[in-house]
Order: sequence, then C-alpha cells, then structure tokens
Amino acid sequence: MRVVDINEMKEIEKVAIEEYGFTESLIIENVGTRGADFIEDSILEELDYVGEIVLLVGRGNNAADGLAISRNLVNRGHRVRAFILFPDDDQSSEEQQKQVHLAKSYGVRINEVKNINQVQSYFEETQDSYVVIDAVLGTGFKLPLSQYLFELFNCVNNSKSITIAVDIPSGITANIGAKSSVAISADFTLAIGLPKTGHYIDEGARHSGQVLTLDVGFPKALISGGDKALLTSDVIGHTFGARNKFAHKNTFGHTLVVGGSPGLTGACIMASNGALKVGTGLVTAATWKESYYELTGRSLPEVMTGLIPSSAKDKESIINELDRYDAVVIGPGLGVNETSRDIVIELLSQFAGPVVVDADAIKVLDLSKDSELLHTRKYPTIFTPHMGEFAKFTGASVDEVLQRPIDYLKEVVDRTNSCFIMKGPCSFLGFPNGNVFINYYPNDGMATGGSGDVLAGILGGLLAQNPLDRNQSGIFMDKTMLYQAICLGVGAHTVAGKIAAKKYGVRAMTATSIIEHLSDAFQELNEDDIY
Ligand SMILES: NC(=O)C1=CN([C@@H]2O[C@H](COP(=O)(O)OP(=O)(O)OC[C@H]3O[C@@H](n4cnc5c(N)ncnc54)[C@H](O)[C@@H]3O)[C@@H](O)[C@H]2O)[C@H](O)CC1
Ligand SMILES: [K+]
Repeated sequence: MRVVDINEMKEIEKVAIEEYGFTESLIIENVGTRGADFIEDSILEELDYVGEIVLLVGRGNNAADGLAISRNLVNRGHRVRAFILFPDDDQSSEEQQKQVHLAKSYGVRINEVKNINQVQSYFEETQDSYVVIDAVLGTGFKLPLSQYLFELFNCVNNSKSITIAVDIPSGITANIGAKSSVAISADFTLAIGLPKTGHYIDEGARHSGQVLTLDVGFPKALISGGDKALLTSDVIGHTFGARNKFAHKNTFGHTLVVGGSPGLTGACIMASNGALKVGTGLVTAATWKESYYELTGRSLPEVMTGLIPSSAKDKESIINELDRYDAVVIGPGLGVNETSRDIVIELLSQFAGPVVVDADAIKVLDLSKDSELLHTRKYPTIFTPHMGEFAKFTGASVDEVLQRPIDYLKEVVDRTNSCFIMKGPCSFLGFPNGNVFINYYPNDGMATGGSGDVLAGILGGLLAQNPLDRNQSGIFMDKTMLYQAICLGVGAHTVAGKIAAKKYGVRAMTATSIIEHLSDAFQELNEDDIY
C-alpha cells in the first residue's frame, strides 16, 4: 500500500478530477458509505453499541467527510449527534455546508456550539461511554491550535470514548506527524484514499491508533506507484530463495558474523543463530582473541568459529580469507574503539559481497568521514541502526531525526549509496533506488536486548543465499533481489516477534524467542519453499 504526503495526495485528487472527471462530491460520498460500513461492522456491532454516536464537526472537507459518514449511519438506524464547532463561520467549505444541510435532512441531531461548555457538559452528564467521530481537522490543519479546540480535544481525550478519526487525528500534521499543544488520541483512523506519512511518524503514530484505509474510488493508476509504501506481504513477494532440493550446503551460502567483545559474545551468537535459522548453508562467528572461549562455550554446534585479527594488518586472520564468505554481518557486541573502526573499514574495503553493518560497527563510522568509502563500494551495504545510532552517525540530534525520519533516511541513503533500516516501533527502510518502506507493526516485546542482533543475522543469512555473480565484475546479481531479501528479512523478524509475543507475552519474550519462531514466520509469509 502506497503512503503519501499532502502534496502527493493533492496531486492524486487533482488528476482524478481534471483527467478522469472524478469529483470532490463523489469522493466524499464514497467516504460516507465506506466509512459507515467500517464503523458499523467493526465497531458498533463488535461493541454491541446502541448509544448516541458523537460527531465533532470542523469547517473544512474533513468535516464534510465526517458528516457524510454520519448521514449514512443515521440512514442505517443509528443515532448521531453532531456538534458543529464553528456554526456562524463564513469560512466553512462549500462541501461542508452541503453536508451539514444533508445531515440535517437525514436526521442527524445538530448542536450548534456557541460555547465549549455545551460539549463539556454533554460529556459529563451522559454516563455512557461514547463512540466519537473526530472530523474537526484533517490534512488542512495548520499549527498552532486555538484555546477553544485545545479544551475540546482534552475533553474528548479525558472521556472513556472509542474515538475514530477521519483521515488524521485532529491536531496532528499529516506530513510529519507533529502534534499541536494537544491532539485527538484516536483508537482508529480512517485514512481517506491512502495512508499519510504522518500516521507513522512520532506523535502521529502515537495518536492514530489502528490505521485503516478507505478505498474512495481513486483510479488505481493514481494510487499505485510512488516512492513510499507500507511493508506488506505483497511487497515481500513470494519468490526469494526458492530452495533447490538437490542442493548441498554450499548452495545456500556462507555468512560470517563479526562481533562479540568480552561480556558481549551473546550479541554475536544471536546474530549467528538468526543467520542459521533463515536457511543459510554455513555460518561462522568471528570474535576477538580475548572473548574466543566465551563465544565457543556458548554457541550452537552448527556455528563455526574464528578470530578477528587484533590489527587489520594481521596476516593470520580470518579477515584475509574473505573469499570463503558470501555475506558478512559486522557489529553485534563488537566494541567501540579504534581497532573496531579499523576492522570495519578494512572489511568494507576488502570484502567483495554484501555487508550488514550493525550496532557498534555503525557507532565507529561517521557519515561525513566515511560517505565516500561507502558511496564508492561496489557491493551492497546494509545499515541497521536504531534511531539513536542513526542520529549519531549523521551528526543530527535524535529529536531532529524523529521529526523528519523519511527526509533524513533519503538523504543518508543517497550520500552513502547504502540500504538503511532505521529501527523503531515503526521501522523505515530506505533503498538507493529511492524507495522507502514503512514497517509499522508496533510490538514493545521487540524492544528487548538482542532483537537487533537477530535482525542483522537474518539479513546476513538471507543475503548469503543470493550469491554474487562474480563473472559480472562482482556486481550484486540483481538489485530487486537484494531489496526483496531485505524486505523479507525485516518482515520475517517482525512476524516472528509477533508470534513470540503471542506465545510468551510482550514481557517474557526475548530475542531468542524471535529466532525460535522464524520457521512459523516464514510459513505465515507463505515462504514455505525456504524450508
Ligand atoms: N484525500 C483526498 O484527496 C481528499 C480528502 N478529503 C478530506 O478533506 C480533508 C482536507 O480538507 P480541507 O478542507 O483542505 O482541510 P480540513 O478539513 O483539514 O480543515 C481546514 C479548515 O480548518 C481550518 N484550520 C486549519 N488549521 C486550524 C487550526 N489550527 N485551528 C482551527 N482551525 C484550523 C482551516 O482554516 C480550514 O477552515 C482531508 O483530511 C480529508 O478528510 C476530501 O474528502 C476530498 C478528497
Ligand atoms: K480528523
């Protein structure tokens, strides 16, 4: 599913109207029926709700949408009370006025609000828990918020209501999910036509609840394409890594995982086990001399082990046998120091294949110092930072990145010609072809030590199975396959986390339980072929 910013949405609407002859009224009419279908089937019937539905009406087309939904609900036998928040306002849009008129004639109960106390006392006097439809502000919202709306939104948020936001929760900006002094905290958001970037960023994600997209009839050609999309199973695809039944272990590649300083070998082990569990033929974990026995004492028997040289020039080292490997993961538990930096730089310069750069390996690099090395690297480089690591790498503050994650992501991908997975409750994947994928599947159980190491291992394991075409001057065989492997890895990690949370609960699940459930995750993703 494509995700858009406001300009893209406006362009789609403009082309639909000018070139296809679609009209604003038709869109609103479709919002009305589709929105009423959703509210009736998924909320009112589920809740067995027979009370009054409260509609909060602003003055733009967001309000027109809410009124159209309400009119349809009344037509199906539900009771709706609409609070018209700006009754004597000559700034109300034409569609809003038309819909107020229609709502009245269909039997929506209209309360013209002269004073915010009217709404407050309604909420206080009626003991019911409510269903509230928020149609105050949509994509036309501009900061800041008036005192009047500040009080109204607090009143709604303090009630026990189930709140459904039309298009975007009022008080949230649609592009970057910024919040005014207060914003409606929705349980569900009905995105009109397509989801907006603001639904997935920062406060926008916190206030949107479950985001559902209403198909309001825009031509398919207009709502497909674009550079941003949700990471869904159709994106992940079903073709990657089809297994050859006559294969031997070398067919499925060899992943090298480099990391694990004393006390942190678990990170290296979890990454290695992640690589092993996605069907990689062979996995070698390499660590420092000082932690070698700690690592061998804890790793699975299937994992081979090796040493990281104490200096990049050490000829006896595993790093000089890089030809044996099809993909490298570097960073989990590696340690942050000059030697680590030397090793990371050496690997990026010498290894002729995909490198997953994770955790400490990201911390020892720096965008301004290292962008040239990264940009000129001939083979795929995949960074897997969380928000803090990403910010440090770029030199920006976490707050700055949180507010404009997609802009930062695109810029850094461009400057390094690398793939980036910016991890968080919502992860953003950026690829050098300009595409951004949004992996929105909040699961706080995944915020557990080692979960990132597992992801790095999964990616290294999948990439090792997608071998380089060494005859074509070492260029990765197919960029589409590369992006697909990354999407599959992120998807499998998320789904395995979801299954682990279901089994153990978000408190008790651990990174190891994500690895345990990878096989179920691949089945759920319809990737049975990989096993
Ligand atoms: N996706 C589409 O193509 C369509 C979306 N539609 C819906 O229309 C809204 C956007 O409508 P618009 O009229 O442009 O803006 P709003 O309704 O969001 O609000 C504009 C209205 O609000 C006033 N306003 C702005 N900021 C503030 C503020 N801080 N305090 C008070 N009032 C404010 C502004 O002055 C205007 O009067 C979109 O979200 C969808 O719901 C249509 O269905 C058409 C197609
Ligand atoms: K709204």
